[in-house]
Amino acid sequence: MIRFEDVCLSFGGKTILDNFSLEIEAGEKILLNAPSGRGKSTLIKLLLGFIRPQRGSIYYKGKKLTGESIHSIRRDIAWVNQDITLRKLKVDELLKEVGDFSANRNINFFGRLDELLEEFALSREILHKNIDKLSGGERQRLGLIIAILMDREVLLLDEVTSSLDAAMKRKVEEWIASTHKTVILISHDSHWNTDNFRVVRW
Ligand SMILES: Nc1ncnc2c1ncn2[C@@H]1O[C@H](COP(=O)(O)OP(=O)(O)OP(=O)(O)O)[C@@H](O)[C@H]1O
Repeated sequence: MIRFEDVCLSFGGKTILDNFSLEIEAGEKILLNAPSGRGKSTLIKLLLGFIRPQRGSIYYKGKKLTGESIHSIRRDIAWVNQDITLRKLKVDELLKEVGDFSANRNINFFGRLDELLEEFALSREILHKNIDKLSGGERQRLGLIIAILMDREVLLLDEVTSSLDAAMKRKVEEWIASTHKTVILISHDSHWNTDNFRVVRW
């Protein structure tokens, strides 16, 4: 479904990815495991087309990622990164904004909101809070909930559990293990049960 083929990338003369290849099947759960600075987040940005490889190619469902194809590819992907927006919006305003994206208008974006708030132990009161007033763990859970509501085929989760307690980390892992979606996870947490993931190291 996703294929990195001999990808080379360097920043300012420093090689970050050197002939990096990886093939990911639909529905796979991938845990990217490399020391800090090795290019894990960069890999995700390449897949989203935010940066381009100097050499090599990236394919999504057999289609080469180009300036033209990237827009349709992005519509299949939900991305949760380390710094979910710090804009001074209330949570319900943010949800409305995301629900209004054209790519989200044909799904019942709010249909599962209550169920997911309950599953990830957030009270409905959070909807009236400003995003910048949320705790780190609340923000991570909110980011994950938004990604789930978007109902895309691929989830890119970059450090979404670092501020969560052990029970909630398990809950997130259970959700990932049970979904049919393709998930690429970056995490420095050590709690992951590697039976649930294909660990990619470099
Ligand atoms: N746009 C950029 N311009 C220059 N250097 C960059 C750019 N993006 C990333 N880098 C550098 O590339 C390297 C890889 O960064 P990246 O964020 O992908 O690492 P990572 O493996 O995700 O690290 P961490 O685990 O610490 O989050 C780092 O040295 C970073 O400073």
